Amino acid sequence: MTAVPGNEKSPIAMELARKQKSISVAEFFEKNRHMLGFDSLPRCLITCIKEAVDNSLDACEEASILPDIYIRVRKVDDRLVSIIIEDNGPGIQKDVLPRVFGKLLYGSRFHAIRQSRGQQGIGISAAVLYGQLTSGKPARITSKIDPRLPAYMYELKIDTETNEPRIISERVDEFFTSRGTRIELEMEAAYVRGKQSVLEYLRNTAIVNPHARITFVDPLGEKTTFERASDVLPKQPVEIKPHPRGIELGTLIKMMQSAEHGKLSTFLNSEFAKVGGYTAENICKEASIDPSADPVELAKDIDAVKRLMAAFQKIKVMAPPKDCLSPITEDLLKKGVVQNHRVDFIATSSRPVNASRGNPFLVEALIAYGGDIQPEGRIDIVRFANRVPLMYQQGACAITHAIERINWKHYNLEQSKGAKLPSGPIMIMVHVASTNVPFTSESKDAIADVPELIDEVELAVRQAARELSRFLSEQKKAGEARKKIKLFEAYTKEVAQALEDLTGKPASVVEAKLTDALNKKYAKFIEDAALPETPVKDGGA
Ligand SMILES: Nc1ncnc2c1ncn2[C@@H]1O[C@H](COP(=O)(O)OP(=O)(O)OP(=O)(O)O)[C@@H](O)[C@H]1O
Repeated sequence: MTAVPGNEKSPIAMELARKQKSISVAEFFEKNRHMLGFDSLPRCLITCIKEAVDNSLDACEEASILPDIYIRVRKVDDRLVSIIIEDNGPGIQKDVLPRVFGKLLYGSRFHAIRQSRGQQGIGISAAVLYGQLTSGKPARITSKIDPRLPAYMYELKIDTETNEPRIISERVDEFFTSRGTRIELEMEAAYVRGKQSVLEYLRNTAIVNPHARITFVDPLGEKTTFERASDVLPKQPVEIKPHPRGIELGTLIKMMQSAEHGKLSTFLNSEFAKVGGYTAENICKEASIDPSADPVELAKDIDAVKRLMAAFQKIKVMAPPKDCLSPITEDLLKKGVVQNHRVDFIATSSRPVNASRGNPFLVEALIAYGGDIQPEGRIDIVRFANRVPLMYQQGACAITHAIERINWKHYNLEQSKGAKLPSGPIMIMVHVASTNVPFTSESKDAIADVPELIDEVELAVRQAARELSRFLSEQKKAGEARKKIKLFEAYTKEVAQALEDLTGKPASVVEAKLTDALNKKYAKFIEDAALPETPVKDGGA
């Protein structure tokens, strides 16, 4: 028998082996912070504020509290800015607080199948890491979990070698009177105005979170408050089991390996959403597997697992439950837009729940046209994932790709030859709500081109676009009719006079009859012409 090789040594291999060492996740992101959205200086500011605001909104909703969030940005010097984000949420327990802010990949949402803004457990600790890296200063966090209890304050940094929090100081804070959490960071960043700015991010956040009040104070001390458009909290999404549709092989094997039920049919029935006893039996039959087979043993047979996967696609399983998702709803989407814009036309659509990789998702879309929307005639695409505005990488996002698949000429819009997008005073807004949004990277800028998802976005946008198409075609007809009316009116007097000469009937009578005939023929358009300049035409859903 030949000995298994492994103990041989060579100087080069030994040298290389000496250099091998594990890397802490904090060290990795310290070197690759662009992956988390920390690249340009304006963007670093948005990323930090976004991470904190997303967490505040998540925490408030989980605790059934109407969010009241305060954000302040101040210039420290030419290079540094300080930021404060304060919420009225449930606060954070003292024993977990240092790890929430001082440890990457630590959070409460990674394992839950339920819609939330946070998914990875990276966001806020990455902001702390960026702050300490560029300013050398610790983050200061103050939190209070009960108005009757004192607030406590921590100053902390992340030890990048161990990915553990390093507490610099801690004390009770008697001045922090209300319940909630305040984060103070200092960092290298730049405050800018325009489309990709903190203010724009907050404006869009307010549109899709109409139940939140958001107050922002900019570096010049100017205060902007986005008031609530609704006093009703969105329904709290419930945690669910994975849906069999689109589940991945590795995930299924992992689930089977840790199955607590001795029978495959019981395992299917208890570990998946919408799989009842009857459906479980049918799946086993389709996969030619004994329903009483042990899932742990079966996990070792890759062919059997593949057959099971195929059966998941073949056997009809009811659509995933909707209560794990929190759609904005068409009404509130419209309300949010109309509160911020003057529009000539608005239509919304919403798709039924679908599933991708075992995760339920749904798509909502809105199209607004005319008024103060993009007066220069360039389309505006506004993207949201789980009620969070996506500000960067529009070109790499499944939402944009779905819009680009549509031939917009069919919808009465202009689209130049070879152009991927239509032109016109149009805004297309899309919200993807999912228990796990498939982002292209950890910075959560763009949604990956997952086929089921891109199809649903396209269907939702097309649905609203059909309403727009009808409106534009009516507008075109009305425009033509108005032209005719004007032309007719310009010559009525002359025509009446000519008819008086020909027929002997008084011109005034003929003119009145002609005007009457005109009014009858174009009644609808004459009414439209009398409407105010920019009526909101609600296309409905
Ligand atoms: N303001 C807050 N109030 C209450 N809990 C909070 C607050 N901020 C953060 N947390 C808690 O800290 C955890 C970690 O937050 P972090 O931003 O690092 O990750 P996440 O939001 O779960 O995921 P992601 O990395 O995708 O943003 C959250 O899961 C939440 O439980």
